Amino acid sequence: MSPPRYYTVTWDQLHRDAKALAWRLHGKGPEGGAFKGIVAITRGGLIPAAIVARELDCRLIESVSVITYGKDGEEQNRGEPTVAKPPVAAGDGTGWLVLDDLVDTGTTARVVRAMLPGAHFATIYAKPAGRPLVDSFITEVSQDTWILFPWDTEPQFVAPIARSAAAGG
Ligand SMILES: O=P(O)(O)OC[C@H]1O[C@H](OP(=O)(O)OP(=O)(O)O)[C@H](O)[C@@H]1O
Ligand code: HPA
Ligand SMILES: [Mg+2]
Repeated sequence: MSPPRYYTVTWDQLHRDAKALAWRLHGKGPEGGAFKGIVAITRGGLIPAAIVARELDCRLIESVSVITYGKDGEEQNRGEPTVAKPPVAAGDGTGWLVLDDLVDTGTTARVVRAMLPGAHFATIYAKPAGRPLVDSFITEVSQDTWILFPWDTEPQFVAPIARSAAAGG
């Protein structure tokens, strides 16, 4: 079943929220200093990771690829996750920052946390079911809200109110 609500995120808003996350993470590395490096959870974590890395002056970026295929052709009805590429450079994660765009059910975060138990785990957005799995986040949305990211959407023509009202819309 599709969730009834959408939360649309523009490029501008994503940049602002990622910078807000960088402010929150500043000084949260080992002994109150910088993180050793960033692990981006592909693909959604790649752009937040680039923005946060720029703000925190972090140049060492690792990635972890977790693939959870949609079941029955439905993006929102997801199956079991598989790790297509482990974050080898990050060891057990101690001193590292892990970044993703959001945590929803927590399935992805659980898999990555098991590989990197020592890392600080951060997302820009969080839903209640996944929130306990992240150390830092910026904005919480309800579980039945689907976040529309700018890379998944495009602006399109919308009929004027008068015309859509006349059509009964
Ligand atoms: O908490 P969860 O229920 O695991 O959902 C959150 C994950 O889902 C999305 O990734 P997705 O698996 O769609 O892949 P993508 O990042 O490659 O688009 C999102 O980027 C998170 O990684
Ligand atoms: O709310 C969401 N939006 C986009 N991708 C997602 N993957 C899991 N939850 C979401
Ligand atoms: Mg993802």
